Amino acid sequence: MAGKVKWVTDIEKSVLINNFEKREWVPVSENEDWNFYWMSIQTIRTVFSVDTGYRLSDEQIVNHFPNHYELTRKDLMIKNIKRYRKDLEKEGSPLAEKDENGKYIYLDFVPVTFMLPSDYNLFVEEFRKNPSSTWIMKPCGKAQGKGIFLINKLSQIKKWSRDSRTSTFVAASSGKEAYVISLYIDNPLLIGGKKFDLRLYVLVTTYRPLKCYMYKLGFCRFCTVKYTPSTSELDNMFVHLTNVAIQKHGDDYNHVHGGKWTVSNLRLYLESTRGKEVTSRLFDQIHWIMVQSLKAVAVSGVHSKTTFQNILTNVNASPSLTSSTANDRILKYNLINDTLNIVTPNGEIPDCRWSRSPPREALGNYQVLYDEEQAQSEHTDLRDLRSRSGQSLGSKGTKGGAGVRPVTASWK
Ligand SMILES: Nc1ncnc2c1ncn2[C@@H]1O[C@H](COP(=O)(O)OP(=O)(O)OP(=O)(O)O)[C@@H](O)[C@H]1O
Repeated sequence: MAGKVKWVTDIEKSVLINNFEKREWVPVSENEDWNFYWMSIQTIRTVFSVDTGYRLSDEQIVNHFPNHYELTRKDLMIKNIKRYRKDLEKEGSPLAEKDENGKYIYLDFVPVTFMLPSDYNLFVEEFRKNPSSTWIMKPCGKAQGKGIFLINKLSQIKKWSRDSRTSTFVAASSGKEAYVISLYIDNPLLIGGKKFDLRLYVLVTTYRPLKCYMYKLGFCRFCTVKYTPSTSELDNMFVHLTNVAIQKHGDDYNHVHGGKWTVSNLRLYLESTRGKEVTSRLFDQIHWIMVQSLKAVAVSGVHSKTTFQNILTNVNASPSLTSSTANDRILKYNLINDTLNIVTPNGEIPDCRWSRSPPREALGNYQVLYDEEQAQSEHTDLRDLRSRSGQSLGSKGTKGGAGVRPVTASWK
């Protein structure tokens, strides 16, 4: 197609701009005719608000699905996953099978969670069953560990009580004050005695049918202080929260490696300490959770032809494009490069009429994580995957990635 892509962004990050310039795309302002807009989640909210009613043309593409918050707002993600499980249960899907204790066998991948203040009484009921448990409170609309704290006594969250006038007032007058409270996972896998999480990038190009890609070069983010479940350290966020935004303020934060490990290093470490099979099964499980989380929101209308999105496991709509180390800069530059190669094949003006299935050699460091169309053409929908012995992305390459399947290996 003739003509160069006209781009605009409201995120002034060199990893983005260098990528646009390398393609010799033309910078324009948001009021001009544009083809590619890499926008912040605040902008997407404004641009696609009911009042603005903006509609993308066939030659325009943006980097978020308009309803991305269905997956990335903590309360909505929980609501969608709960609803998805109930729907599968009603359909009699084998995926919704439960064990003798009434726990989902394949879909039990989010810790017990309640919304506060709305579910306060339900939470209290659950808390009383096991009063020695620890819970984690997170503001629904925030990220980067902001506003998160741990509790182990009901008195610590009295103000979220449904009956408390203050809480009702606060929640009603400001949506920001709503929280989710989740059972705290107090026996995490530790490396060097420290807790870590995974930042994995997933690119979604369509929700219906679901087509998503997984970036091979994710990383682990480590805490700077050794883990202890001791209640005396409950307030020490350097022990409990793995977010770089938190850890970088710690005395022991290392500015050279930024407390990060590549996923391939993690894999090697786990293979040597726990064995190949269990490591493979762990990665299979991670991929399974990703696909299931996306399926859970695919029914909430997050689909649109001319958008794509990079998301993460835990789940975040706008993963930081700030580079905290030299390796970070390279990773993020390549991530954007590979993303653009998939969503704008050959660097050409997007045309939503083409089918977005780039050849394997154009995927760079991405691998197909799940391709619903392919799975359907092979007569394997998600319900059948349980019994498939197909290749899993984690263990032996992609083979289309349609074979992501539930696994039940226990990790410990
Ligand atoms: N249920 C849990 N049990 C144990 N640790 C948890 C739990 N939930 C969250 N954490 C810890 O808290 C950190 C922050 O949680 P979460 O990622 O949900 O919040 P966030 O503020 O949205 O962070 P981000 O912006 O990185 O997505 C996690 O990286 C993890 O280390």
